[in-house]
Amino acid sequence: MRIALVAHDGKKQELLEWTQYNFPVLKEHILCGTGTTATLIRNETGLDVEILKSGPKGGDAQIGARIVEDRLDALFFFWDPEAAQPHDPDVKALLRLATQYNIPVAMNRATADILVGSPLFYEDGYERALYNPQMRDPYAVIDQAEQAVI
Ligand SMILES: O=C(CO)COP(=O)(O)O
Repeated sequence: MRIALVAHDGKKQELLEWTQYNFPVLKEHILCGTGTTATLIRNETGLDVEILKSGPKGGDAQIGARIVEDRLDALFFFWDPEAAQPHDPDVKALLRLATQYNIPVAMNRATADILVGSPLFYEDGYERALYNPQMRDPYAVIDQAEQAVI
């Protein structure tokens, strides 16, 4: 799976500890993350995490673009409900796109645990259906080429 790891400052330690605990699982996947989060996880765990821009500098937007381009399969985003973010519109946009494109999203540790505890997490063939009421089968799995002609 292609996975993005993101945490706001007040949640970075929690996400770091979660990645340390889940190192054996995560090392089997393709990882990226927003700048500060990805750097922290790389340095502290040794996981090969691609470092994107920092969140306030467009990192959330980069991850959103990966979702739209079908280049991401799961998002672990520990956002901080107790801290205002200068780039809140980007955060909202990322969460919106993740929902729109039916991306599994863990926004806290319990959800992250349940996500990696699911057998589906380890199935290469799992296909995310995109709900589209305009199609005869509204739950058909649509690939990028088909989406373009709708
Ligand atoms: O702000 C973020 C997500 O909205 C995270 O960005 P950093 O990982 O660069 O701190």
